[in-house]
Amino acid sequence: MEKQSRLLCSELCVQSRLYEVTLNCAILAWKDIQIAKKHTGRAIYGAVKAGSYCVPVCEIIAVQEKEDDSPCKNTGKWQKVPQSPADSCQHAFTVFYVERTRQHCWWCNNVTFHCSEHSLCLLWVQTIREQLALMTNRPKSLLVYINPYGGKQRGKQIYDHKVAPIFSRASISTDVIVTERANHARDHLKTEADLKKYDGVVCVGGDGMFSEIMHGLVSRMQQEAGVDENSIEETLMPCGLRIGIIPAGSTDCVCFATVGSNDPVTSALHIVVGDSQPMDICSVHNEDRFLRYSVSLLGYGFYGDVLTDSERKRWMGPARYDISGVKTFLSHRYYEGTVSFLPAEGNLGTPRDKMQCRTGCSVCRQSSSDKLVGKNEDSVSDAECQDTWTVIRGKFLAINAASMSCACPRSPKGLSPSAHLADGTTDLILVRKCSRLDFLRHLLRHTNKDDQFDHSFVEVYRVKQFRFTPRYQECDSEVDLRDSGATGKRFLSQICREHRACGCMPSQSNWNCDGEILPHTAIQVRVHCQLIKLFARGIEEQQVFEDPYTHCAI
Ligand SMILES: CCCCCCCCCCCCC/C=C/[C@@H](O)[C@H](COP(=O)(O)O)NC(=O)CCCCC
Ligand SMILES: Nc1ncnc2c1ncn2[C@@H]1O[C@H](COP(=O)(O)OP(=O)(O)O)[C@@H](O)[C@H]1O
Ligand SMILES: [Ca+2]
Repeated sequence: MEKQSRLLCSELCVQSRLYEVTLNCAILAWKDIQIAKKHTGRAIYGAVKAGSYCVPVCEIIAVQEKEDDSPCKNTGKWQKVPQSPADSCQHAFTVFYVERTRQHCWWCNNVTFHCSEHSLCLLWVQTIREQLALMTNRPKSLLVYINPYGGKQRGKQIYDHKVAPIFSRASISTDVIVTERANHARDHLKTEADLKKYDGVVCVGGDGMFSEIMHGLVSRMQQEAGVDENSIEETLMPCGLRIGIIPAGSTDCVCFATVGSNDPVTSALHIVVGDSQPMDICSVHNEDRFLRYSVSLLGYGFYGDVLTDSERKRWMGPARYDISGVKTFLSHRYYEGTVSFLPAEGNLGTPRDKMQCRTGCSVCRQSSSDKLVGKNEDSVSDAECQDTWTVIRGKFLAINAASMSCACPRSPKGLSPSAHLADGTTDLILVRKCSRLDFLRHLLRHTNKDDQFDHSFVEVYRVKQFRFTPRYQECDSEVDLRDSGATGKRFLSQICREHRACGCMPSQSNWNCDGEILPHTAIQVRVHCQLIKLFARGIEEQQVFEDPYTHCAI
């Protein structure tokens, strides 16, 4: 690795000890001069040498000149005679920077450097600010939407106390809108907001609120580009503005799966440093009508029923999902229908390959370059011509499409632990009818390290498009076919006749689309690769890499 050339190097004081402080365009480092002398020639193991500290410049939040409060400040009162270099440092500046704590959480730490000369202090502040100004990926102006009713109804408090001070420290200007009704944010983004004024949109709320914002932005983009959202064959226009998520909802799976934690401070810091994480979006259609977009879970059967039941218990807050989860599990309903899908091809891995999507994921990077050369854009009609659709008919307890892992505190590895954020595919999980005990075993594996797909009644496929038709609608279409004289589907006619005889209606679930209930059960779904970007970087590997020159984590 080539050594970066130094921009500044000075002897400055930190808490009355003298440090050699250096700045290059990548790293700010400070090492205790006395400790360094003591350890000369001795190898020290560990990520950081004793008495040596460093921060990558890209993780500096801000630098501020500080009113000096060192023991030697000229107060006009009696002062001791300077004994050490530290005693004569009368000017100071503070650097605020990202520090990693437990479980992918970040917080904003700071260090104050004292200098003897005011001009030196100004030089440091100015030089660090110049380096920060070079980071053009950092947002300067944000549009913030707060859902005051999401989760435990603490969205506004969380924003005011934990997030706004960080944005203000980083000199980010904000326009804040506290929503007054459901779909307020979506409609504002779609029709009114002057998006040219902003470098990003921030969502304070849960997955439902994120979904509103994503719909507002994606639909606005398609309107402006003249793209017809109703047509599943259309190539959608990607969104330029990034979305930041401050978790303040009930599940917050989009935040958890893209950052690794549901901590508002961590999310705010990812926004400040200007992270960028592309993400796939599924468009969900019924016949020739666009219904919704989905980024995380599209679930029929178990997750649809949990959501439907939980909506009546919204007053309980996040606990509604636990109560409805148990109730739905006990009801043990299964649903019949046909799932057809177009399997993903190429080097996209499989849902069971244990290749988890992490910061800088190679699978997602490959999809990004394929997208650039138009390689991964299968149109619906092409696929149909090639006749590559797989068709599965059956009785299912759950049909889930996970476009990302869907990791969340309830399930830290998620519904599909190896699903990728930005590979242009979704993992289709079919849980066939089985005993209650087997289904419980399967569900419990979402909460531990065991493989939830390792059951005879579970199948999982990585797909680019899929369709679902519930059985009762197959009957309907069969009735139509028979009326018009078509033949050849005796089996379905048989089922319809049976139902006419017993008078029962085959049961029907709802689709849970990122926490919203869909109005239709027969759906067609297509994944659009990397349609939006978040202020995130994916989940970081726990391992810390060390810069050989500065011993900094890089
Ligand atoms: C008997 C033991 C059961 C353990 C099952 C644990 C499995 C949990 C997997 C959760 C996947 C969640 C996927 C995300 C869904 C969210 O979009 C949605 C809405 O979130 P929000 O807007 O923040 O409220 N949440 C849900 O549908 C809740 C599913 C809970 C299922 C128990
Ligand atoms: N001011 C508001 N009043 C009522 N509902 C709202 C408001 N703002 C947003 N919503 C809706 O609240 C729903 C849940 O929001 P969300 O923030 O995801 O919380 P939770 O995670 O608890 O479900 C979303 O569907 C969103 O459209
Ligand atoms: Ca995906």
